Amino acid sequence: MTTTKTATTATTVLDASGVTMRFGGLTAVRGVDLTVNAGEIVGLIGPNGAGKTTFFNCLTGLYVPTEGKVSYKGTVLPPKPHLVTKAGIARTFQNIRLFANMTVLENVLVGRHTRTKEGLWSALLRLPGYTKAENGSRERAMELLEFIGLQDKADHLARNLPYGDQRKLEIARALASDPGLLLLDEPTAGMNPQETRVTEELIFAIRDQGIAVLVIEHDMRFIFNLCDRVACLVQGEKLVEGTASVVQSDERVIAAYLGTPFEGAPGAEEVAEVEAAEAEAAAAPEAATPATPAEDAPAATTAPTEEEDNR
Ligand SMILES: Nc1ncnc2c1ncn2[C@@H]1O[C@H](COP(=O)(O)OP(=O)(O)OP(=O)(O)O)[C@@H](O)[C@H]1O
Repeated sequence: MTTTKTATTATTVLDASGVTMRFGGLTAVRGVDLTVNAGEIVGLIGPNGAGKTTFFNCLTGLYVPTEGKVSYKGTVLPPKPHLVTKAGIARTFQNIRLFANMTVLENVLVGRHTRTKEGLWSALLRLPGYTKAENGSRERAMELLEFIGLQDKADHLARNLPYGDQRKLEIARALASDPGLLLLDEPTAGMNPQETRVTEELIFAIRDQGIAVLVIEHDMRFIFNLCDRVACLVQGEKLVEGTASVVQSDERVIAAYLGTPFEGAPGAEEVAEVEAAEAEAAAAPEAATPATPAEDAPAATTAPTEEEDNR
């Protein structure tokens, strides 16, 4: 596997513009624009609850965005997951979603159902038509297992695989739909450093096969090493986007991760209002009850200044 980064081209694979997703009164994603070009690995980072997975769900048709549009290779996507997969976008989920009692090979074959005439149920129930179609897909599935290094475990039940292999199998299943864009939601969650390194190599190899990648991850070392471009979401809004060095040195990104408010941060106005109200409430009883001066402190002779009042 090669780990060199290729130059990005101007061919846009994914174009999300003005994507907003509201759940009742909560705006989980607000006006997010993001593109992924052919040959690119793009990272999506942000603190917990920033809206990353919700944004992914808007891209893959699981959610219909309240506003905005999502195009793949110039065509607006229908908000239906199977049609999005058919169009060329595949994804993995934050939590492993394998068919535990099916074999490794069968799991990959299920991933090919959008590329065969037979449907998902036919694949899951192994109906005769699917078995026939399966013969054509088996070769491709074995190729994919070889690609991720699980060819020797093709007949193992998915549930018996070690954790790292289960994660790899999910990626192989996603690749089985022959995508042009792969979305990975926290692919290294729960992995040890060795497994994380293997996943990194695997993603580079996927990119080298001509598949663009958009990846959500909390492991910053992994993301900054892997990605050509990184976008940071904070409270549903895209705060900054750029190369790894631009994003990792951005003080607003650091502050967002540390939970430190900063000027112009999404939601900062609301936070400031709440803090001011809390300060006012805390100051009120003090104003009513005269403070007991420290024994050696001089008695207050002047009214508090405006500055002191505002503290
Ligand atoms: N189906 C839903 N209904 C209501 N609120 C939701 C729904 N899905 C997500 N949210 C809310 O939207 C916000 C963004 O959540 P989301 O899971 O997208 O964040 P995230 O950045 O992926 O977080 P994490 O890194 O913890 O996975 C959160 O406040 C979450 O509670």
